Amino acid sequence: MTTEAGDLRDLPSLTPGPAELADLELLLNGAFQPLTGFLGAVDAATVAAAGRLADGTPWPAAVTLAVPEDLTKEERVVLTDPEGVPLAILHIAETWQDNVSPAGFPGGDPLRASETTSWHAAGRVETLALPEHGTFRRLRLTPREVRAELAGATTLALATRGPLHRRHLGQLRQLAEKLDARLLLMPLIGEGHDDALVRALLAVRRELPAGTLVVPVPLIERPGRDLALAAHVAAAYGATHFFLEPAAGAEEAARAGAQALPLTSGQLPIEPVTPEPWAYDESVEVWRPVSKIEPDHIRPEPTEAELAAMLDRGEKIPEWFTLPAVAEELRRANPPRHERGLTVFFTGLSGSGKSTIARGLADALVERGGRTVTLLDGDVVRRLLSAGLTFSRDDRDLNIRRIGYVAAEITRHGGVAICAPIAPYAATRAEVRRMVNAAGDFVLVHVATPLEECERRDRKGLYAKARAGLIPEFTGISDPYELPDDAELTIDTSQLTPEAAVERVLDLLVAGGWVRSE
Ligand SMILES: Nc1ncnc2c1ncn2[C@@H]1O[C@H](COP(=O)(O)OS(=O)(=O)O)[C@@H](OP(=O)(O)O)[C@H]1O
Ligand SMILES: Nc1ncnc2c1ncn2[C@@H]1O[C@H](COP(=O)(O)OP(=O)(O)O)[C@@H](O)[C@H]1O
Repeated sequence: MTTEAGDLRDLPSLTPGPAELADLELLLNGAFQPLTGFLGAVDAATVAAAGRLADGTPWPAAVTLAVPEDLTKEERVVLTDPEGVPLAILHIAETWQDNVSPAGFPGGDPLRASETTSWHAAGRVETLALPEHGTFRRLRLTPREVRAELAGATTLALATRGPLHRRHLGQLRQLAEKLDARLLLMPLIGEGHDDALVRALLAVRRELPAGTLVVPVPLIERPGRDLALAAHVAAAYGATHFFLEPAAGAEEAARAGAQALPLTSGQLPIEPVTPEPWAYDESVEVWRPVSKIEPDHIRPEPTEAELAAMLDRGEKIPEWFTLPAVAEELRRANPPRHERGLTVFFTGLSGSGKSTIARGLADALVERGGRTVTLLDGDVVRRLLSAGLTFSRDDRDLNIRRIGYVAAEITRHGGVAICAPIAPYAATRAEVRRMVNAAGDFVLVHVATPLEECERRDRKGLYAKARAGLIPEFTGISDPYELPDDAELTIDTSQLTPEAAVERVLDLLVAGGWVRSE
């Protein structure tokens, strides 16, 4: 059954999250063929366990849609983009539930690690319109368009979340020649702001054979399944071969644990091609196959960690290693730490000293100059940004997510956000760390003043009220505080002056390079 335009008004609608919208785009444009919709419980389980749909078709990753419970009674739901433009009708064939344990809570109090359940809807998606949001839209060709462009040529696809350096370019040129293949570069753009990645790939195109295509793919990272899924997308685009670095499978597997699928030709829809090792030959100053270089002429290339450290310190990425245009994109995406956006996130009990230290830090940074500083204090946020929220778990989480969202935006724009809420839940703090890290750096400071000292201070008389049972759900008394195990700094203020506490944070920021020493 297809849906008439007039019917749309009467159907309930849902705007999926960014990850699900990315999947929807690939379902609608055919890049996820043979899938025609979101998976049901059995398919999701067999894909997770064995990399196959229930009918045996190889498929590497679960493509699922979470829905609020009230939509599970519906037969059809309109899926819209973030602005409310209808993109598709989901014909619901099945609704199912799974249990998600809160992440980032290792070894915590089992009483507090309550499981949450989420509903999913499965079924075919009927296209209404292809999405129009997102950067580099003109490059995001559909599989049909890419296949038409490739016209049946042997094509080597490369999917990547990082830029290509001179070694990759040499290897690609060699393979393209050997296979007599066209090249298809697929920057995998996730939820973040990956425009720098796309620009970095566009910048290397002129070093590659004519006709090399760059097609950004909105593919959310799925550790352990990422490359296998990208290979399926490449196959849908008409590629015949898939570039796989020798260590790619192993690295992915290590990151994802036992969940990773093997990246062998039996598991992939197109032929994996592993380049031969290349290195920089110092004696002639060119990149070439290792087999052609005297071992003592090989100059080791910087590791990812070394590159990141160079960028942190604002050092030039050497030209022998990467093209200047790529280095410039890397620098723009990762400015030196003293210019990079930063969130300093204080967490701790009420009265532990968060606001006092946060204010002192903000003043000290403003006095030093060179940084724009925004203070998002717990009390102040609750009067404005989070006015009306309670202290239930859900409302606390929403409060912290709002703070995290604002902090991430400040960070993205190169500012310093200083946050000082209680933030009692580890999983929510971890979520904020992830949000901010997509934009810049995140430093967690646990103000670990013992409860007895906070209660002794009781500046606002709240502990006395909480003890008297007048405030239900008071953190530390009748509501949980999950101790951080990932804090960059822990400060107990019971034996410390406020000035000394601020100094500790400043020392950390100076040592880390975010703030220049005076
Ligand atoms: N039930 C309950 N539990 C904890 N705190 C309470 C509660 N009711 C009111 N207050 C006051 O609200 C401040 C904490 O707000 P936060 O936004 O930081 O809390 S949370 O992060 O959302 O948990 C906190 O301020 P700080 O003392 O600055 O931490 C308290 O003054
Ligand atoms: N080293 C210290 N750092 C921060 N606050 C301290 C310190 N020593 C004593 N205090 C006092 O503890 C109280 C902390 O209150 P506040 O900063 O509002 O905490 P919170 O924001 O965590 O609720 C203030 O009265 C502050 O003067």
